[in-house]
Amino acid sequence: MNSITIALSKGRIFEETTPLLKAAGIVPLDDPESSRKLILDTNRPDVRLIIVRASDVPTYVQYGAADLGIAGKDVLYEHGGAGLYEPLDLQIARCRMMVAVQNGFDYQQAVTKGARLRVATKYVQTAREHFARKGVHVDLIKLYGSMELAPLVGLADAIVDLVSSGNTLKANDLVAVEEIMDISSRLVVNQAALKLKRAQIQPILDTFADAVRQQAGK
Ligand SMILES: Nc1ncnc2c1ncn2[C@@H]1O[C@H](COP(=O)(O)OP(=O)(O)OP(=O)(O)O)[C@@H](O)[C@H]1O
Ligand SMILES: O=P(O)(O)OC[C@H]1O[C@H](OP(=O)(O)OP(=O)(O)O)[C@H](O)[C@@H]1O
Repeated sequence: MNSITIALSKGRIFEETTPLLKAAGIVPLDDPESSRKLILDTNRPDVRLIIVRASDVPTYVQYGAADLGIAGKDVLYEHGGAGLYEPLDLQIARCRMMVAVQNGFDYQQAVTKGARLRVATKYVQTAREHFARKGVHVDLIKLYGSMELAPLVGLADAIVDLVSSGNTLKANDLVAVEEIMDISSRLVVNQAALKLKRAQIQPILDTFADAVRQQAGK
């Protein structure tokens, strides 16, 4: 039998995916939070999990190193989606992609007066398209984390980042001024794998879809 490889990231995606995997009869034999292993066997001899950085999930699936993966829409948008089939919104790890500025910064004036706005973000592609749509000229500064710091130390006028409870913005004297998009995690499938291993992949897709529907109905 062909083996199926599923790419996941540690942390919230793994936690929120565990019940979906369980519904599909897949239980990892190790916990990625405590194990240093990057390939986790499961109770099913034909299914294994690989643990990668959240932003690397689409790349593993695109090149067929994993058949399936779970990634945030934020990450998929930056990746571009080449080679990926995206059949299912899992409705997990929900948050919003927002523009935020330091409390007191007049964002509306800054974007209307036509000056260039300095924007720090990990999500360069998303930010570029958002401000292009608005016709606002921006200088984008690529960061890899802790975006909230950038306006506080004069690195940027605004940030583009994920917001869920709003606690991180609040703790750093920032306010959200614009929503760019709603974010949730998606199941992605390698397009060739779906054709070649459909008999094994389709039942997993179907059980995930059922589990999502059940969760939504609760
Ligand atoms: N505060 C949040 N609330 C809900 N979902 C979130 C939140 N922050 C991020 N997410 C979603 O969860 C995904 C994984 O986030 P996580 O923090 O585990 O990885 P990361 O640190 O963003 O990625 P990397 O390790 O590649 O830098 C994100 O891509 C996003 O879709
Ligand atoms: O609105 P809140 O509920 O405060 O969530 C927002 C925070 O969550 C994400 O960071 P995360 O917790 O993933 O930290 P990391 O990206 O630095 O790992 C995001 O980059 C924000 O900093």
